[in-house]
Amino acid sequence: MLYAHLDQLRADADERLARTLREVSSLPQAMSLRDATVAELSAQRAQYDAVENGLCFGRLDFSRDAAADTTIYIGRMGLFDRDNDYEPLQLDWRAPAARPFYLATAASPQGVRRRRHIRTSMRKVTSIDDENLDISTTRDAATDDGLALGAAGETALLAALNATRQGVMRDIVETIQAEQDEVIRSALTGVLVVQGGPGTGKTAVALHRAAFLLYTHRELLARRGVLIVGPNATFLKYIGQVLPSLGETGVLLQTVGDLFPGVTATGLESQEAAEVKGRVEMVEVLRRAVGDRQVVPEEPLVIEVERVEMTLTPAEIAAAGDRARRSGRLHNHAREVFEREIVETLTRQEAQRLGAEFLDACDLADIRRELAADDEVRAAVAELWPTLTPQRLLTDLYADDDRLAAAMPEHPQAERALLRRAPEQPWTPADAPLLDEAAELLGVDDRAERARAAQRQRDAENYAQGVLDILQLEDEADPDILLAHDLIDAGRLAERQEDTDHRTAAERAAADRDWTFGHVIVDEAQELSAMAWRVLMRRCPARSMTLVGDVAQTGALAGADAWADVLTPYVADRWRRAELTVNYRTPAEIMAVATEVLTRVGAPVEPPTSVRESGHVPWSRRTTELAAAAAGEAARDREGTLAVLVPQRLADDVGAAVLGAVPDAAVGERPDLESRVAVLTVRQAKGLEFDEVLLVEPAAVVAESARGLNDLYVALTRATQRLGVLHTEDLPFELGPSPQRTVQSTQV
Ligand SMILES: Nc1ncnc2c1ncn2[C@@H]1O[C@H](COP(=O)(O)OP(=O)(O)OP(=O)(O)O)[C@@H](O)[C@H]1O
Repeated sequence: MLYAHLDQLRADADERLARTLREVSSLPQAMSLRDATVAELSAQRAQYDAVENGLCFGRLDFSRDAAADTTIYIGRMGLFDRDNDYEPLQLDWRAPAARPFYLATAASPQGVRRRRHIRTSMRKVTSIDDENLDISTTRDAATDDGLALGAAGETALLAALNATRQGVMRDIVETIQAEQDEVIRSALTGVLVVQGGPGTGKTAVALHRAAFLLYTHRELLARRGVLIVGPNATFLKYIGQVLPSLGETGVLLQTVGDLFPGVTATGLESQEAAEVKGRVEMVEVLRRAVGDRQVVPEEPLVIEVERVEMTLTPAEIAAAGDRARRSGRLHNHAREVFEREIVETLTRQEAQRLGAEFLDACDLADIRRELAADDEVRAAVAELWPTLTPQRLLTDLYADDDRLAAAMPEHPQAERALLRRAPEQPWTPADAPLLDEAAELLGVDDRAERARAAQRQRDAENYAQGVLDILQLEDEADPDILLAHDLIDAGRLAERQEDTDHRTAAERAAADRDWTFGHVIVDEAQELSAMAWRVLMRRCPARSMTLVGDVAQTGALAGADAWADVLTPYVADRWRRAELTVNYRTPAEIMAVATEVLTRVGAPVEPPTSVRESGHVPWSRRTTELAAAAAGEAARDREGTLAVLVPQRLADDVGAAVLGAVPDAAVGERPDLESRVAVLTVRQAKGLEFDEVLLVEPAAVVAESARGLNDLYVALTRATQRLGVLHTEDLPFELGPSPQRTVQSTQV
């Protein structure tokens, strides 16, 4: 019945789409409207396709004495009966009335008598799990531990968790747990921090929260957009599939390296360099770098204007600079003031030369105009106070030891050297926040763009006037006829022909540095530097944000050790904190090893509790032939995905050996996670998961970074089933015997 309704919706959308595509008009406005309708219908059509699989996954039967003595279905979208007053047939999982599906327990049934999990494959029901929540007819309330699910919910959950991974993330709408539901449906406003250990579903929850917020606050968020920031491009690809399948497209996914419009920062640099660039003191460094470009020469500057030599003394130049700075404008805007002051100084000189007493105000104005237009004068101003783009400022700063020394006088030489870089090298992710900050300090010199816009407006008005004139000519003879002229003027007519911008909020936001988002979600938020936080706070002045992460997994040297350090400068203590405590990924056998490492990390967090055991005991093997051994393991026939996690220094060797044994393995900077086998550094594996992990030389992972233990913790928690370790050096952790069954399935 539900699929029949979906088919009907699909057919209607197809029919409207075909009809709209057939519409042809010579009026630009009509065509633009047509394009917008086509885009909307296509998006609707894509949403119907996205919900095809698993359209319906739940059913709630309410108690007979409950207000709603009914049955409702829960699914990936809401469906309504058009022939019956739009009675709901199925509720969207995000609707408030669907909440008991995730929250009801036998101890607190919320009127629910029975919860049913329905699993389907294509359009066939493959299994049904029922939970009876009516405690009067089932078990004693005391046996219910108040946790999210009873036995049947577990079946659905464990089936989802045990399924092999495919290289892209899947949604979890069928089995969202109570503590996750709290986060997903938390209020839109304010800053919410979600701290949770590895595998607690932070990424999943962040994405489902985006879908929930877009559903609940559609109007505001479709207009302002939602920004989701993730750690790298591979990760964004991994999660990119989840949102469309949730039926949402108005979201912008970006890495920190994408945050400055027009620049895709993919260059590599050392952790140490990124750390220096991430410090908040870089604001002052950039301020000095800008000041350094407002030049006062030591010697007088001689300018030849129309074969007459004119001189600007250092004092005169400094005075012009002071005036410009006192204007309070940004560098590029203050340049107008500086230029005016310089022209004024030269005008006075010229007036003196010609004999001031013979000149009136008109003569002075002429001299001023000529000097302002003179190439030599313009070149001098450009040298003394250049118009700067953020890219120019930073490129010049990195390329020159003297500029670096002037901007970073208090930094040790070694730190300045970390920033030194040739102009042709690509931007790195740590540069993006600096470019954005520089844009804040410089201001955009948009005079040329404003002049072009004004010209475009004039052209459009002239054209419209022409049209009106022609219309008038045709009917001029009869004064009784109402003419176009009588109804509209050229300005209005031009305005009406203007194309309205039909791009989505996400598309417009990506191109606009001044865009402010309705909500910002940051995944792996612990990795962001102080400078990156400044950009994000600028993009979200309303401070409506969800930050998910784990301060025990911080890998970046510029990253956070505690959430308060990040947030206090922006919202003091006005932020909410939620905790996710259950690990849905890492089996108990592997988590026992990881927990030992976590205690040594010393972060103020509790280890999450694994929801299940896999039955596979982690193993290790000592060998001096690490690359060959890794290749041998990778070549074994297996079901599911394998990640070979390596320290940076072994990445090339192990990558080459594995590629020799498994030709379609993913290696290198941009690995394709759809491959069955991937060789990755820990940095690349952050936030991802694999059926099996083979960790190579963990001692080197620890030694490679000041946050090496955090990296090791991340590496150890990537597997959903099995963990193996190859090493030459001693292991920095114990791989003990199989742990006790610490977690009973009823403790889900
Ligand atoms: N309620 C749930 N139902 C089914 N699967 C779930 C649920 N919660 C989490 N998972 C699964 O657990 C795995 C880990 O989730 P996720 O990647 O979101 O964790 P994370 O907290 O972001 O981990 P990390 O900190 O390691 O990046 C994923 O496969 C996710 O689909």
